[in-house]
Amino acid sequence: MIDSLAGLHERARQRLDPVHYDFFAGGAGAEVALAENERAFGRLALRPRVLRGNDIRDLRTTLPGARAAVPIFVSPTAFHRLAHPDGELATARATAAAGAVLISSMAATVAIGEVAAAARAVDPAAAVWFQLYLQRDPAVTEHLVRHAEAAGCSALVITVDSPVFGHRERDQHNGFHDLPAGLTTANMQDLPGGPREIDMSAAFTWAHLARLRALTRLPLLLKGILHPADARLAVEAGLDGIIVSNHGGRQLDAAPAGIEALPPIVSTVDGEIPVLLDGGVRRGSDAVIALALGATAIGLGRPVLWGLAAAGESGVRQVLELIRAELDHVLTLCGASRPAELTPDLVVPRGCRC
Ligand SMILES: Cc1cc2nc3c(=O)[nH]c(=O)nc-3n(C[C@H](O)[C@H](O)[C@H](O)COP(=O)(O)O)c2cc1C
Ligand SMILES: CC(C)CC(=O)C(=O)O
Repeated sequence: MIDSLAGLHERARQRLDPVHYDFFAGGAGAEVALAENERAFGRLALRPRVLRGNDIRDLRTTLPGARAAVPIFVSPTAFHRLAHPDGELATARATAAAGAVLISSMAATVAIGEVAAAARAVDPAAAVWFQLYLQRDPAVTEHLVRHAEAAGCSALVITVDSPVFGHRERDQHNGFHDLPAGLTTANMQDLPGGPREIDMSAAFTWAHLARLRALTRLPLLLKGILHPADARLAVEAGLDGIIVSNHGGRQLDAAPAGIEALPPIVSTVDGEIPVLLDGGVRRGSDAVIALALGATAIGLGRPVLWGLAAAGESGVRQVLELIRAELDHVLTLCGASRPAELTPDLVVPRGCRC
């Protein structure tokens, strides 16, 4: 029996320590950006086409370093062992089984080598990407890159929306600063000079990214792009993709919803590199709206954490299957047989005369 996403979320809320629930659920400041990610989808409608002969459908999607069965990726989120003892291993197995792309966070509680091996044990072709924040000490950044390469990751995702950490008022109120005893940020343990803290910095520029580009042959994607001018700079810097995201409303609370930022970015990038999107995707219709507005794939952050906390690997499988099945259903209702057939004319503002 597959639960609804709302059912899994409720079960997760009941199972989690309330402080940890708040860490997963919360956003920055007044949580406007967090709420807007979901609300913005509600302001859009799908205007379907009919009689398109789309009884056979194909959701396969090509991404940098990945041939995915579905246009879905698991967004990088920290600390999966706070949600379930199997942590990132469960997430990796479920994501590989779904044929989706896993972006494993540098703030994972299982090291990237073990995460990637767990995914490959389910499907030898499973795509695992490694997410990192550039570290002030370039030796640490380089080590993280080498660990990801050695693990067999097929792309790197550099998160660029966090020159400083967002103000998470729930965490401040709850006094949540550190992982409980027994859990570590596993990728940060085996580093030059010993274990390190994740170190965010506002000092980075496009020049640092060029240095990273020279350091590895892996495809590089930037995560946390909201301005079309930055999307253009990413294309010019030779990036292999961008992820439009406001970090699930956890960084700049005044940021637009990802789905609102997407159209001008898609038009600036003009098909030169894939544009991915995350933030507030909770239903197949949200995914179809994003794909129609030009996203190549959509990411799920909290829904995966709710599945994991509710029922471990099986819960994550349920979340990914729910979204896949709904995506296929809505695609059919819109008259499309492939994500690439979804076009922007299918999306209209709610309340308009269309
Ligand atoms: C608990 C939590 C931890 C996160 N950790 C990271 C992280 O380590 N790196 C990162 O780039 N983004 C991180 N994010 C942001 C997600 O990758 C993603 O952008 C966001 O969750 C998408 O929105 P959604 O939760 O509405 O699906 C985190 C989000 C949450 C909720
Ligand atoms: C603990 C952080 C590195 C991850 C996080 O909470 C975030 O990026 O939102």
